[in-house]
Amino acid sequence: LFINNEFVDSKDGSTFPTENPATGKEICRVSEAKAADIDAAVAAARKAFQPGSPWRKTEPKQRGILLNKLADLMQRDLHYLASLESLDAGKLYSSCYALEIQACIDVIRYFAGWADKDHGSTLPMDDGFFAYTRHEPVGVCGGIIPWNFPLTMFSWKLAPCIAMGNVLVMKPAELTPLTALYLGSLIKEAGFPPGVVNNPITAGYGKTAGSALSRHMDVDKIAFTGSALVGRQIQKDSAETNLKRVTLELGGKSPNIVFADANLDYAVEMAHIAVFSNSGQICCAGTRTYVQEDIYDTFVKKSVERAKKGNIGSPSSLTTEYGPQISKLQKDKILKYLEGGVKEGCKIECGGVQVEGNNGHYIQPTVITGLTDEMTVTKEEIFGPVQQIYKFKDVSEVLKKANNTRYGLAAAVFTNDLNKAMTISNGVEAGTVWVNCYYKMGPTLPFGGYKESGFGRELGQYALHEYTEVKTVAMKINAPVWV
Ligand SMILES: NC(=O)c1ccc[n+]([C@@H]2O[C@H](COP(=O)([O-])OP(=O)(O)OC[C@H]3O[C@@H](n4cnc5c(N)ncnc54)[C@H](O)[C@@H]3O)[C@@H](O)[C@H]2O)c1
Repeated sequence: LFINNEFVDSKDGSTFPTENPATGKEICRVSEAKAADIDAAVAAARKAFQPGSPWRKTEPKQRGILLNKLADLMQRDLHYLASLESLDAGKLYSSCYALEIQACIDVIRYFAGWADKDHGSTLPMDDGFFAYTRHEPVGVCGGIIPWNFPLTMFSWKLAPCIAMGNVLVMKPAELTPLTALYLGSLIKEAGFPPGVVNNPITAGYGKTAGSALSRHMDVDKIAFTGSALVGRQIQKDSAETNLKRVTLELGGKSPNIVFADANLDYAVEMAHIAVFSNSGQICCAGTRTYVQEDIYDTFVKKSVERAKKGNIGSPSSLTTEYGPQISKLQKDKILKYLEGGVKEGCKIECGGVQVEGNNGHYIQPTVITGLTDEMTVTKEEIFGPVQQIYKFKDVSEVLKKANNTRYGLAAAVFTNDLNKAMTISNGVEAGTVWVNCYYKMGPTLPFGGYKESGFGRELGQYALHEYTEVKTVAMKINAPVWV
């Protein structure tokens, strides 16, 4: 565990294994945080946040400098971080190196820039009065993150939290603790001194470490990314304890709408990327592909050809397109969804089975059709390499179908008709809409969900509000008490 800028064993000495999803073999054992360790981490963070502490007296500009130093170190160690992330999470090394970790660095630099630029404003008042707002840090923030984007989720939470002057206790997912712990050593090297900003990193299981954090009476806010099931529990934990602030980034079942006038080959390729990137383990994946009836048959045929063409293999190989699922449990869950889907009447066009002769958790890229809105596979997040293709007639029908979900994280539309693009973009109930593209994200673009995909926004200026309290001060000018 990384507490007070030092690596320490858990209090009762327990450890847990983390494995390589591509081989099913244990990489190493990691100290396991339980309630007593979370208490120690929160106490260290609280001490650092005390009024008058060095951290509270640190100039906003200096917070930005420290974050930029951390970004420099991540840039220096890009290859190592990408390798470790690939090993522990089964993610493609090529994508970690070229895209994801570079994007984490960009996010940290973006929020470093905000450190001294978000402060409050003066407000109009009656004559004889003066009023202003002050943006103050929330306090001790807890981060609880999933395994599909370990470093990305860490940096999305760390950067605005620290930029706004808070302290952070981070609990990475039990399946992927390694890059978070390595980041601890970079935080120390960057010069966040002990007791100035405690970045405790407390690997452990959700039901013990995660729950101890979300139920902690001395934690002021939880920023959670993960499943809707656990998100509900986090919200309940807050209500049952100290009503800590909560932001929830949860699951999705995002519609990707392709109109007949779109460039067909481009739309097929983008729809493929929208589902199969990261082995289908992306919260905002375009899992429900809606295709207009005129091009439906050709689109399905081309999508199946595309899914069969990709290279399945080791995440460290630069030619691999599809890596493993994160765990055996996750792989079995996906196969069970497919089995249930077939029983409900859908048709597997390709894939639908695990990759044989491999100890890793691999599934063949799968395309399914013959789906209805009522099927479990339409309603629930499969979180695997499964493209579901639906047929639609016109704008009003597809909009209704697209919104027929309890989720609302993202949506996409492919068309050359601006009218259709605008109608879908305005009408779809989702936090992000992509037009003629997919996964276009960046540090400046707020990201978050409608409906049961959660609330609150990460990234962009909106994320700052998640980590600040707004204090309003109204004062009487020339009051009798002034001397
Ligand atoms: N909206 C987003 O930005 C976003 C991004 C990535 C993943 N996700 C979602 O995350 C899910 C997959 O990730 P997962 O399987 O790791 O999710 P999960 O909800 O099982 O776990 C997420 C985190 O919560 C912890 N946790 C589990 N039980 C807990 C409890 N009772 N109290 C406190 N913490 C607890 C886990 O240890 C882990 O760190 C998918 O639903 C996916 O859509 C959402």
